Amino acid sequence: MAQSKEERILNFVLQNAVRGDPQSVVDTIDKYCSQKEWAMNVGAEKGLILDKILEETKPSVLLELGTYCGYSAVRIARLLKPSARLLTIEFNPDFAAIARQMIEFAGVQDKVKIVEGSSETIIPQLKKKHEVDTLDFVFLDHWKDRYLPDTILLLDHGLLRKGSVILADNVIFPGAPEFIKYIRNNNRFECTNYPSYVEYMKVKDAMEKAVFVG
Ligand SMILES: O=C(NCCCCc1cc2cnccc2s1)c1cc(-c2ccc(F)cc2)cc(O)c1O
Ligand SMILES: [Mg+2]
Repeated sequence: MAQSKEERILNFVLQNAVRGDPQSVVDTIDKYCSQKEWAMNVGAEKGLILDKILEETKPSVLLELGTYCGYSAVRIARLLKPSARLLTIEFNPDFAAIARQMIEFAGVQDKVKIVEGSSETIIPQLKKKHEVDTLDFVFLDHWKDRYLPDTILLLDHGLLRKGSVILADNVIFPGAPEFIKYIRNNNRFECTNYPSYVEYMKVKDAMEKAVFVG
């Protein structure tokens, strides 16, 4: 059976990165996706913005929507303190299988739990089924038209607390206009925009940080 792009990315990492070294996994994915095949990882430029916000926030309980090959899960986990935990939700079972192998190769499997399914289904289960109280950090990188409804789901299920940080990828391209309109006009969130570029491309993009003020 012909290999998928995601399988080719994983195999390139398995053959070229250093097992147990998350930075080498991140750099190797960026090398492959900038030189061989484009893929929708958050990438190195926006990744540095993500790194900086993580280092400022020092979160213990994190949620990522949109695992894909596990690039951002590895990137995030490499900066977390030993007791911190990242829950990452992926809709596509084939991508989830690739991400699981990527995360294990990087050696961050003790900090990362992949949950397969749709955010709409899983967010309401986080407290009871995944032992979450509230979230310190949420990375939105899934269907762009789900950023707003899922933010509202997080609020409705009491998953945000004063100071919870939501960081959204792609608010320029592909774009999340309804989310941006809502979050910037909601006085319960303090928003900051971080201009950047679409991963591996010279197309403008941005990330948006929204801090819940409670
Ligand atoms: O679509 C993007 N990401 C979403 C994949 C959604 C799958 C999931 C749905 C779902 C539902 N529930 C739970 C988990 C999940 S995962 C995406 C696309 C581009 C892009 C595309 C074309 C282009 F020319 C330039 C950039 C760049 C990006 O950085 C992206 O993130
Ligand atoms: Mg993205």
